[in-house]
Amino acid sequence: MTIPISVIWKDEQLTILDQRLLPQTVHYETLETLEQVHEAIFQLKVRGAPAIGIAAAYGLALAAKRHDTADVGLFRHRVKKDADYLVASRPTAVNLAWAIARLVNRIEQAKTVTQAKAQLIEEAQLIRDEDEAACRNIGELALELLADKEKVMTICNAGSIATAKYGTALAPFHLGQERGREFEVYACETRPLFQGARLTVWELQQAGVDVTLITDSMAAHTIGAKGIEAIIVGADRITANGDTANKIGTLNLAILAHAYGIPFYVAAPVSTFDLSLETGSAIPIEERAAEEVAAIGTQQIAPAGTKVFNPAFDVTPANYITAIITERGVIRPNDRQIIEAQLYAEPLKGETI
Ligand SMILES: CSC[C@@H](O)[C@@H](O)C(=O)COP(=O)(O)O
Repeated sequence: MTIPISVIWKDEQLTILDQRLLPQTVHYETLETLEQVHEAIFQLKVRGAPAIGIAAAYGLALAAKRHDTADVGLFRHRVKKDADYLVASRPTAVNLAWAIARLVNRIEQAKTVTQAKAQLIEEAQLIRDEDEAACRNIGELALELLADKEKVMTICNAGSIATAKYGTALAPFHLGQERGREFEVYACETRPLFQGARLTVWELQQAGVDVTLITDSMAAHTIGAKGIEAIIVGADRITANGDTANKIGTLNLAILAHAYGIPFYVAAPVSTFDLSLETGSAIPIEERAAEEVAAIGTQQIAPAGTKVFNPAFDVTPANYITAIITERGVIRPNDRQIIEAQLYAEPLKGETI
């Protein structure tokens, strides 16, 4: 039983698992240019907030290696241009802009181009390693919160392949599996692109976790019929008041959790917080192509030319969220000061407020 990995940096080469082809084909692709990295993110070959950030960071470092100048000022200028290009590949997950900003800042003081090139790779590696550690911690804390729960629902894929390793919302299931702790996971299929059906089900099966697939519209019935005890989801951006953008359909689950009186947990690393935005209404919501809704794969399901609204994310207000599980501790949202204090304090593992 294995926990799959989606972004690999080895011998200065960037390789990604093409998540569009899952679960039928497990294909790893080596990305060589900035354009290929941009395209891979835009097309969702690599997806999930932390994984996008990690892939973009390596992509920027990779492209920078080819900038042929000895002028460090000019080099920085070119890296900044590449950075802006990569950040534009997807708008909602803040981890992308966060990771890229870390690399751009890292070379601010570099004395030579050689030094700056090495620093970019080092910083990308740090971002990856920190994310793996963060996800493990999130998993530990989530396991504690879910100590008396067995039947848990999730949506989309906030798993190992959406991060460096372990995932956020799926981390407790991976860690639980390592320790013989059994969960029954209910995965919403996640229309229109089926990240739940294609990715979460596949990933959890690879790891040997008990997983059952439902369509998104079965969630309300299933909570009652199967006795779901908690819902746990990932996040693409969390604002200063705790409002959380995540895959479209997440808000439905939060409202259902509220109606059924079961906990609704958001699991996300600190890199997913955007304290520059006060509330979720300021989060840019990606809208994707009409064909994603009007067709399934190559099979058209709606009449040709049908008007379609296809937002990829929704925003769950903080008051529907029982707790946000970060690597630094468990935050009960709805209070900016509490959120800030928790995020920037010394690691608070295990502490709840
Ligand atoms: C740990 S991944 C967290 C989120 O990025 C995830 O829940 C999600 O909504 C992903 O959306 P996607 O469009 O597949 O990139």
